[in-house]
Amino acid sequence: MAAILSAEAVTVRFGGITALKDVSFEVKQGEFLSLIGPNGAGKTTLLKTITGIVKPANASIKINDREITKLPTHSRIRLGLALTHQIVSPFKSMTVLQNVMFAAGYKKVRNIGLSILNFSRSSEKKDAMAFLEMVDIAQYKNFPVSTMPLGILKRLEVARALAIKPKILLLDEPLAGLNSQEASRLADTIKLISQNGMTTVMIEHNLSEVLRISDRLYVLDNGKYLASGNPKEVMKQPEVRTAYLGS
Ligand SMILES: Nc1ncnc2c1ncn2[C@@H]1O[C@H](COP(=O)(O)OP(=O)(O)OP(=O)(O)O)[C@@H](O)[C@H]1O
Repeated sequence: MAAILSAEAVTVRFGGITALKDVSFEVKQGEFLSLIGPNGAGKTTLLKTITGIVKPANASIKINDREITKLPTHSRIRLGLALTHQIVSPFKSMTVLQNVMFAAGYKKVRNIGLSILNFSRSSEKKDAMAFLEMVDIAQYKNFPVSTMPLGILKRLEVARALAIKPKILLLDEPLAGLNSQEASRLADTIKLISQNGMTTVMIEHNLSEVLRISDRLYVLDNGKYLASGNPKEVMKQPEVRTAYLGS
C-alpha cells in the first residue's frame, strides 16, 4: 500500500547541533507507527519538521505524494496533519467542551480570531461532543480546564487533535506523566482510534505500552535512523538494546 505520509532525507540543525541527519521514514494508510529512541534522539524534531514548526536544512515531506516541504503549518493542517504536544496547552479560561469546539472551528476558518467568534455554533458543539466521547471525557464537558487533572488534559489534547479531522494523527508522548493504569487506559483509547482507521504516528517512552499497541516501530538514536519493523523483532536487535541500555 502507498505511503500516506513520507519524510525523506531529513536533516535539521540547531546552531552547531545536528538534531537529525539524513533520516527517512514513511507511514502507510491506517498504520500505527511508534517513533522511539533515547532522550535527544530527534523524535520531536522529526514530528515538528513534518508539521512545519521546525525548518529543516534538507527534507522532502509528502502527504499522499504531494510535496508539502515548503508549505506553512496551517496548510499542512488543512491537508490532514494534527500534532498533539508533550506539554498540554489547552485554553485555561475555557471549559473542556469549549476547547474542543474551538479546535473544530479553527479547522474551518484557520484564524484564531474568527474561530473565537465562530465557536459556539451547534455543528461544532455536536462534533466536539462526539470527540469527547471518543476519548471518554464527555462527563467533564462543562468543567473549566484549569480544574482538570493531567489524565483528563492528556485525553483532551487527543480530542482537540481529532476535532480538526486529520488524516494523520501525530502524538508526542501522550502517556507522559500518567500512572501505569491511566497510561494503559489511554493507550487502549488511542489504539481504538487507530483501529477505526486513523493513521497514527506516536512518540512514546513507555515501551511496554508501545509494544502492546503499535503495528511497527521506527527507532532513532542520536539524530540517525537505527531500526524499524515489527515491534518485538526491533526490540530484540542488539543495536536497539545498546541504544537504550548502553553497551
Ligand atoms: N529548538 C531547539 N533549539 C536547539 N536545540 C534543540 C531544539 N530542539 C531540539 N534541540 C536539540 O535537538 C536534539 C534532538 O531533540 P528532540 O527534542 O528532537 O529529541 P527527542 O528524541 O524528542 O528527545 P526526548 O525523548 O527527550 O523528548 C537534542 O540535542 C535537543 O537538545
